[in-house]
Amino acid sequence: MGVMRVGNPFDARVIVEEDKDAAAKRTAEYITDRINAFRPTSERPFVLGLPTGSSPEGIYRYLVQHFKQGKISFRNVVTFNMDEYVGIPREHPESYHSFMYKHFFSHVDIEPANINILNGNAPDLEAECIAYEEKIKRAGGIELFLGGIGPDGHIAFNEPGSSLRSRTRVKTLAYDTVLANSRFFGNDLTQVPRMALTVGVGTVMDAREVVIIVTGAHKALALQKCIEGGVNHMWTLSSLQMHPHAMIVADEDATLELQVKTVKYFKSIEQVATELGFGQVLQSGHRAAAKRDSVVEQLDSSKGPMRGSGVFLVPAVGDARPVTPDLVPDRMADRMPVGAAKGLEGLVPGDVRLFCMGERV
Ligand SMILES: N[C@@H]1[C@@H](O)[C@H](O)[C@@H](COP(=O)(O)O)O[C@@H]1O
Repeated sequence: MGVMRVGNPFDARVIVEEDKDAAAKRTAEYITDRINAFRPTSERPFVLGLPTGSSPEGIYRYLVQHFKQGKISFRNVVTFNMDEYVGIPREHPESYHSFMYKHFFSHVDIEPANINILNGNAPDLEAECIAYEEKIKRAGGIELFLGGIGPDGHIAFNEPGSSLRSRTRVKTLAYDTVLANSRFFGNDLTQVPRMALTVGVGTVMDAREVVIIVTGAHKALALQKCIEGGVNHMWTLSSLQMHPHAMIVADEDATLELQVKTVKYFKSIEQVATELGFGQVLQSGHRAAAKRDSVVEQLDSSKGPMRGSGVFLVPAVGDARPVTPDLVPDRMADRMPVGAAKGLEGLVPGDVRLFCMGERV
């Protein structure tokens, strides 16, 4: 029996917003919605991967605003930061520890014990990296990894040439990155740390969802390589093409190197979904509790353990695997031509129109 997917296009969504601020706002709203839909508790926290950099600054500003407006609490959110420089004190104004407290942690209700950032001054850096991976695993894996990219397409500090299966490790920074980051160190190249601890591409890819913000013309070539080029270890963000639930939020400037038809197509996906009345509906309540079974992957019972209904491969809660918000028709239900669903009955549980949707997006 073949493969059938419901409610999960398995293609990266690319959302294009007018400018950097609009991209940050959209991303922050998405994250707030995802956390709220998850309904995290202390026993079942939302595990969030976080980046630093100027691109996510706006996202943090909006998340703090949401918190102050009472739209979200971070009490039951556990965070894992992507990376940290090696060899500068934690209190250094440009350490990623300082960045995170300055822009986010000091302004929200997150429990200090739930904050995880790699220690770039650990006596044994390798042991620190191994322990970090273990900690992520113990937390149940990362639900959503938020990231930015460098102008060379790096994600976290996974510089060009990084293995796409890499895990948390010590990394030497590429000259391009040292140059780009020197703006934070008084434009003095000698002040920029040469090494960092970073999660690997594989670590990011293991997250059940990845959301990347890409803004500015200086990131346009990287975005082009990552979206229109093949999966390539020289542009590590391109690994996202293999991720089952990835979303890129870009601004217009970042799309400058993309083909016009690529941009038009991605914009049309969002537009058609809105026009036809399909919205991404996030899991809530008990469905969120069982959210890790929201992907229908395979109907072939000979492959892998079949748990649950006999139709779904239902991973146990705690299994690290991708999930996606369901795409469900709202106003569309009444618009389906009579007979359009004929022959599909019984193929999928629930509304057959969901199946049609999954195929179309
Ligand atoms: N390690 C970080 C990356 O995680 C970040 O994505 C990149 C881009 O930063 P910015 O958003 O400031 O361009 O900077 C650093 O290299």
